[in-house]
This record gives sequence, structure tokens and C-alpha cells, in this order.
Amino acid sequence: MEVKARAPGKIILSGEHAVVHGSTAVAASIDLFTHVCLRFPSQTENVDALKLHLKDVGLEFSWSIERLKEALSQVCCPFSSVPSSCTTESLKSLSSLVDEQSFPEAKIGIASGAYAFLWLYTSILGFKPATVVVTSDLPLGAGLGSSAAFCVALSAAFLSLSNSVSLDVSQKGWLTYKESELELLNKWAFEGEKIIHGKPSGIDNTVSTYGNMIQFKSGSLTRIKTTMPLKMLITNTKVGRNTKALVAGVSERTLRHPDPMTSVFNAVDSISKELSTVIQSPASDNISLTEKEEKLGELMEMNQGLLQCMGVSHASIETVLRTTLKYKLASKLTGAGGGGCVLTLLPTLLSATVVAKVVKELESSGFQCFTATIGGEGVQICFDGSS
Ligand SMILES: Nc1ncnc2c1ncn2[C@@H]1O[C@H](COP(=O)(O)OP(=O)(O)O)[C@@H](O)[C@H]1O
Ligand SMILES: C[C@@](O)(CCOP(=O)(O)O)CC(=O)O
Ligand SMILES: [Mg+2]
Repeated sequence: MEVKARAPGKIILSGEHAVVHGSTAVAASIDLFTHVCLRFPSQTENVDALKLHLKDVGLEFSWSIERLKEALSQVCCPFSSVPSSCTTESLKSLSSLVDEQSFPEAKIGIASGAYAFLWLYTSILGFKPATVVVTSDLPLGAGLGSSAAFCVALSAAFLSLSNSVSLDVSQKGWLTYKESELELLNKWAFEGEKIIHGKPSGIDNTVSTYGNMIQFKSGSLTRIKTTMPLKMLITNTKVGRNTKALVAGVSERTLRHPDPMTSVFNAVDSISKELSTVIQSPASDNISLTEKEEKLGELMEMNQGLLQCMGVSHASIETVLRTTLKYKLASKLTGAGGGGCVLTLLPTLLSATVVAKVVKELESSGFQCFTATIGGEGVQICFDGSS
């Protein structure tokens, strides 16, 4: 039995970090996916292990079912129909399982992904032998939500072969889950994100689950639809960083300066709400598309200024901002910052020559530029092996 799942990455148009502290944020899925292939061995294969192949980072793990039971029977609740949180005690058992697999020091950041995998797998499917292969179109640890896409795709694959959902496995092509099942899937993925991020807001797993564009605040989503074409240049500074550490840094700053940080978060809340209104309002005689694009660019710049106040910008991000500003283009970091990716709004009337010049200049600084389609499908699964 084999199933494939794919879940998209995301961009945050406004509100990262502040959303962890209760502010509104706006995010959209992008057409770069994390793919998971889950296969149960046939009885003749006589395999008694759970194998994980993380192709993007060149890591392979194999745990005997006996060892998994020994380490996790006491701390995890297999076949749990309600998503369960990984406790500190469970995390210790997960880390001993990963540590004993001679984990290379240079790839230590990936360990939390392996913990999330083990937690989701054993909680949803118990101690069943299987092989799981993960690949991604997304750069890892760059602000495009690879951790959430990873957790959403894993949860989708595991749930599809569990008793918690009922799916017609004879259907062909990419399938979507029912609304109630998406809610369950999203909750499981959030438990995985908690293992990777520490204190996630839930926006990344939610947009990866549902796709399209969402406004998100305090754990609840509102689906939104843009009336304007949104074209963003994504620049990957290639400066590695870790979301968990950056989110913790903002929380520490908030403890040191509660009043100013509350004002910063309130300002971000207003920016996200206004941005959401601008992108949803129809262009009319009174307000042209160009004016809407100018407003959106200005709101992105204001959000970037506040992200600097939170301490999550970086010299590489500032270089991208300075470069794009020379061409009068508005930019902001996306995701956790500290390096990673920057968004630059490409107005509809901007000539291809100017775009090519900006890209050339950014790439000459060692950055990587690309565009992605914004606001496509959320998580999907496929049983027929043809996709
Ligand atoms: N395809 C993948 N293979 C292995 N681990 C992954 C993959 N995608 C995400 N991860 C996990 O997510 C972490 C990156 O998450 P994070 O720091 O939140 O950055 P982002 O979500 O912006 O890419 C990685 O260090 C790893 O633990
Ligand atoms: C900084 C934050 O707002 C987004 C993090 O996104 P990413 O992991 O950098 O792709 C954290 C969160 O909302 O959970
Ligand atoms: Mg992440």
C-alpha cells in the first residue's frame, strides 16, 4: 500500500512574529511543495522497521519496531484520534531515538524535523513498519514555511491510511480532504510545528493545509481572495537561520520591553488589516490598480520597519532592501527573518527590463531570485502512483 501527499509552502505578506503575539497576519500558499511518499511493506517483504529518507538533506534513518516500542510505548498514545502534544518527557525519548542514528553535527538542525516525524507517525499509525520518503521544492529554513509543509504533508499521508478519516483509495489523481478532515489534519500538523518551532502561531500549517490566501489571528483563519494580481519577486539571501531561535528572541525582547513591543504588535495588526482590505477591494474609477499597488508597497515597507524593531532583520536583508529601493520597489522579509527570503512587490506596469536589472544586481550579491505562483491548492493526496 502506497500513498503520496504534497503540501505547499507559503509567503507571509504581513504580520510574521506579531501573529505569535496575537496580531493579524496575511499569508498565501505558493506553488512549491513538500512531497511525502508513505509505503507499507507487503507481508512477503518481511520488513520490521520504520524507515525515513530525507532526500533534501541526504539523511536516512531506520528504527526497528521493537526499539520504537521500547522508547515510545510509555510516552506516546498510538492511534490517537485527538491530536496530542509532545511533552518534554516524550521529546527526550524522541531525541534518544534520533541521536543513536549517528546524526552528523552539521545537520543537527534537521533533528527537530525527525522528532516531529516520529511523533506524528507513531501517534497516528502506531508501531507499524513503513518506509517514508520526503523531498521538497522549498529551500529549508529560508522563511517559506518548509517546516509547516513538512508537517502538513506527513500528517496528510499518515491520516490517509489511518482509521481517523475515510477516503476512497480507488480514486485517481490528486485528491483533497473534506473540510472536517482538513481541520483534524491541520491540528496534527500544528503539533509537529510545535516540535520544530517551539511556539508557532499556526499560520504556516494553516495556509499549507487550506491553500489560497488567509487572514489569521489568534489561531483562527478567514479565507480571503485578492482582486489584484500579486506578483512578488522572492530573493533568497541564502543566510541560514532557525525560526525557533528567532521567535524566542522576539519573545525575550517583549519581556524586556512590554509596552513598546505591544505598540509594535498593535501597529502590525493595523497594517495587516489594511493590507487585507486593499488586496480584497475592487479597483474602480476612484482607486486604480496602480494606487492599490502603491498602498500595498507602502504597507509592506511599514511592516518591514516594525520587523526591524523586533530585531529580526539582517545585514543581508538590508542589502536586498537597499538594492530594490534604488528601483523604487518595496520589499520586506518574509517568514522568521534573520536571513532567509525577502519579498519584493513587482507592480503590473513594471517593465521586464527593470525586473531583469534588479535580479541581475541581487544575484551579483550572491542572492538567488525567483517568482512563484501565489495562492494555489493546499494539501493533497494521491493513491494511484501515477502523480
Ligand atoms: N524536506 C525536509 N526534510 C527534512 N527536514 C525538513 C524538511 N522541511 C523542513 N524540515 C524541518 O524544518 C526545519 C526548518 O524549519 P524552519 O526553521 O521553521 O524554516 P522554514 O519553515 O522557514 O523553512 C528544518 O531544520 C527541518 O528540521
Ligand atoms: C515567525 C513566524 O511568524 C513565521 C515563521 O515562518 P518560517 O518558519 O520562517 O517559514 C512564526 C509563526 O507564526 O509561527
Ligand atoms: Mg518554519
